[in-house]
Amino acid sequence: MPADPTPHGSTASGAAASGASPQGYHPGQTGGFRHGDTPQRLAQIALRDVPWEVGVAKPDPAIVVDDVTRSFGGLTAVSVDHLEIQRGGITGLIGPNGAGKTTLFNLLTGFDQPNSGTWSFNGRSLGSLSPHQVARLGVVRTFQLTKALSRLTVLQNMLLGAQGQRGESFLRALVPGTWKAQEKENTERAMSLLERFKLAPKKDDFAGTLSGGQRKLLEMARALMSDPQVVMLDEPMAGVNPALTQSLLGHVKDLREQGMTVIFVEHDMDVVRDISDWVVVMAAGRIIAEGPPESISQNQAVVDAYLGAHHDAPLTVEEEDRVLAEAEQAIAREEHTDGDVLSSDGTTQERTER
Ligand SMILES: Nc1ncnc2c1ncn2[C@@H]1O[C@H](COP(=O)(O)OP(=O)(O)OP(=O)(O)O)[C@@H](O)[C@H]1O
Repeated sequence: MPADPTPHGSTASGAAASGASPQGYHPGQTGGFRHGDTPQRLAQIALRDVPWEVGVAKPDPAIVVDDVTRSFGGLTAVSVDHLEIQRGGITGLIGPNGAGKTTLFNLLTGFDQPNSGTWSFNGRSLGSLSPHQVARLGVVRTFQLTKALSRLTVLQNMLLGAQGQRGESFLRALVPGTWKAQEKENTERAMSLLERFKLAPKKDDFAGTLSGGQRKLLEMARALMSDPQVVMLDEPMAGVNPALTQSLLGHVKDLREQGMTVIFVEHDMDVVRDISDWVVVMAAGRIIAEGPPESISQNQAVVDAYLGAHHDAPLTVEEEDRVLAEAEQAIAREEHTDGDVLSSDGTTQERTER
């Protein structure tokens, strides 16, 4: 934890906390922001004076999690005591492999059910709801283009998104007749989103033929079909070439500018620093740190969690020196040994070393 948990010391966040409502922002209002009336970067201002503490209260939380646990056999994948996600902000969820990030996403969006705990959106409990019901309330997550979805066209994928996250088991929704009534409206919405994400020319291509970056764009566009208020993105930049990264980052920021609350899982810390208003760090199922991006890299618990989990983490200078010295000794020993083996007169290692 930082020495001064409220580094800016101003009263800026008090505007949100005390109910000041710039340009249509109404704390506590069900539904939160709507298109076009969101002041830019309001979430950053609102979060400015929030202490960098695990489980800290936010000025206007869209999502609140309490005592949620999920175990698989003897393994506790998620154990979150308290977490609040600020409305209208971009929250980055980071942590080493196996920390429980995806499991938490699955729980919050109804794709999995916990062993215990409660969680709510706009004060309404989401417990026991299906992904479809959660999506209808306004909380969606991206899910990857699986094999089955790869065999659908880009437009068909979008229309599936309109079904409210029913996923592959609802492929039958594509059977003519079942969604005909809404077909026109959905197709128009899909095409407008495809235009925005520059995928319109690909509408009739099989999704499986898209590049990694285009798939990510499609995943994001598909999630928006149900007009969500909270969008949860699972590694939105993974496998994306640098040329498309900026475009994807722009789209994520756009979601915030349109008033959505964004939670995303990401391993690339440059991306996390660039777009997050707030970062939540998980390790071994628990939340071990929270704060703005600049607070995270200095946090000892975070450093320990990453060093413990990533054996390929960069070495310190001392470690580098030690490894180098060991390597030099090993090379030297090998050279002497080679000399022994190659010597034709049966000289010993001892003699070679002299
Ligand atoms: N369906 C499951 N059955 C058994 N164990 C599971 C299941 N889902 C997740 N786990 C385990 O729960 C732990 C948390 O996994 P999870 O995928 O949520 O982590 P993560 O932080 O998303 O990791 P990564 O960054 O590698 O995706 C891991 O140890 C994982 O093996």
